[in-house]
Amino acid sequence: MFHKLPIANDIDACFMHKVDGGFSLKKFKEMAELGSIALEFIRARCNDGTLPILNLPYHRDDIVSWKPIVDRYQSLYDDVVILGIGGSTLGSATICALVDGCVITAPRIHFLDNIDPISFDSRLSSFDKEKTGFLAISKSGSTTETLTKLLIVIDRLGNKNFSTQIICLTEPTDNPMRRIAATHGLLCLDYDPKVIGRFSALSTAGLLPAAIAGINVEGVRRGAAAVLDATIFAKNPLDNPAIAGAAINVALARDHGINQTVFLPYVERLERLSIWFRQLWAESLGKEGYGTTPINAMGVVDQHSQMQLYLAGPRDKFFTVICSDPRGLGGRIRGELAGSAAESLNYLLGHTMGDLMAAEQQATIDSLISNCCPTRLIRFSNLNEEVMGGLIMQFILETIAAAQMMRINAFDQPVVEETKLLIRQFLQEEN
Ligand SMILES: O=P(O)(O)OC[C@H]1O[C@](O)(CO)[C@@H](O)[C@@H]1O
Repeated sequence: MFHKLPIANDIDACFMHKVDGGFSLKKFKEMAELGSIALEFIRARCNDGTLPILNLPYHRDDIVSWKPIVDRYQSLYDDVVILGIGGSTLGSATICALVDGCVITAPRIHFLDNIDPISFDSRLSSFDKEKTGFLAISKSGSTTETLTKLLIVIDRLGNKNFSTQIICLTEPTDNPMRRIAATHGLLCLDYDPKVIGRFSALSTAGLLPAAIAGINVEGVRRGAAAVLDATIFAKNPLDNPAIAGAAINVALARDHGINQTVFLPYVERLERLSIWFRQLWAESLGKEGYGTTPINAMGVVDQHSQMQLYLAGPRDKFFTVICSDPRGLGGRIRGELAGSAAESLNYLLGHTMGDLMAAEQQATIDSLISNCCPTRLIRFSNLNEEVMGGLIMQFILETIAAAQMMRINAFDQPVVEETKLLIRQFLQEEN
């Protein structure tokens, strides 16, 4: 309990005294009552165990139980392909991005989310059939896209011995994925029915692929637990970053027409976090006319693409800038290689690529603030497992809290189900 927090939040630039486009501290303080309701909801679910995502950060037994699978997949395969879509895979893809830039001895993990037939076939055929393991993940066990991919993979493996090569993870109900697994003798693991897909990053769905990728998943849970503890034991709801973040998003949308939330990490390995967050926020809050639209951005790339709009376009955006400290990292920019360009590049030469990244990060923050854009900063020095767990937990809590403040149910997606029915109807009619 009470590990050091892996991430730090700074919300000063959300308020009027710092940015003209921000809102008043008085209005923020008026959110305290809604903040208390949200915090009580989270505390109650954590205490009575009815929302297991709020207990998972403290569990370790499940991680130990995956060891035989992790060992087998690590020793047999060069590549492991995850078949799934949406919440069942975005969490693990987010966490697996941690291996980028590390020396990897574990298998390479690939996420085949989409069903574009050309891309799917081309990616699938790039793997060595004998040296590739598969993990098919679907909470419901009935998601058409995932079942299609699973059946096509079974077909392509086309030999009698593939049963140990594919593992399924789905709810313990009589569902199509479980029936397919039984037909082919595949191991089928239980997906906890109380863990909603887009909230599943810290469960087996998110962490088993990460463990196979060689990531220290206990560290991820530790980081999440630190952020969760800080919320559960918060004395004042608005002092807690997740509750305050929800209050700012909700109040800016309600009172200032700021209905877009820009997620802007300056760490490329957080690109997937951004996509994971987009589903979490959109599918949980986009209901009954509520919700704000999440926008994925990436520093520094979008400085050369979106920044003009962000700084001078409609005043309808709240910014979350996620910053690390890359100073001193990466290659050094050597003056002797610049030839006659050296004189004009004086400001740059001798610095590292990380120094440049840090300067660009700070320049963006300063420009957002001076152009009246309400901006929250989330900082850490280096991205590691604890930081990743902390970020995931903060956004899970923030989403749950925002839903409570809007008085909507964060855990369903009724309209998406309508589209699923239509897809089935269309295919049925064509048969
Ligand atoms: O894990 P499942 O049941 O395959 O669902 C995949 C995704 O589909 C949805 O149900 C909506 O289409 C998401 O909420 C979910 O993350």
